[in-house]
Amino acid sequence: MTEPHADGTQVPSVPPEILTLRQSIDNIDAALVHLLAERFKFTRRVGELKAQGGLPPADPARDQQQIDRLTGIAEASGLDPAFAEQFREFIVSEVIRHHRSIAEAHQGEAPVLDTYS
Ligand SMILES: O=C(O)C(=O)C[C@]1(C(=O)O)C=C[C@@H](O)C=C1
Repeated sequence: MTEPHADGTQVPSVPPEILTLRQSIDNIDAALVHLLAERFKFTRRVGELKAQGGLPPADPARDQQQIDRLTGIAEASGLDPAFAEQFREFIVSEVIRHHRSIAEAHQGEAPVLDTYS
């Protein structure tokens, strides 16, 4: 079976199994967006606490912990570890950009003392 393509040519019809697979792909994409939205809510708070405490936006030691941990998880789960690291880096660089703008907004304020430490 064929069906018309956007350019007017005929292309083979999409097999029903691909349509079913796309439903699961859509569910996973939705979950990823929800998970990222939650992650950015937490990192926004981290950015505020860092700005209040005078801490720098990036933490290379924490980055290295994440890389080591996620490399192991990627290897164990069959995901290309280089892709896992690109994905982490893509997200964390956006977080650092947010942290920088939060820090700019806090500039000039005295650091908040942490009475529990
Ligand atoms: O854990 C921190 O210190 C954060 O600011 C969060 C986070 C992250 O998004 O996971 C972002 C920047 C740092 O370089 C490390 C980790």
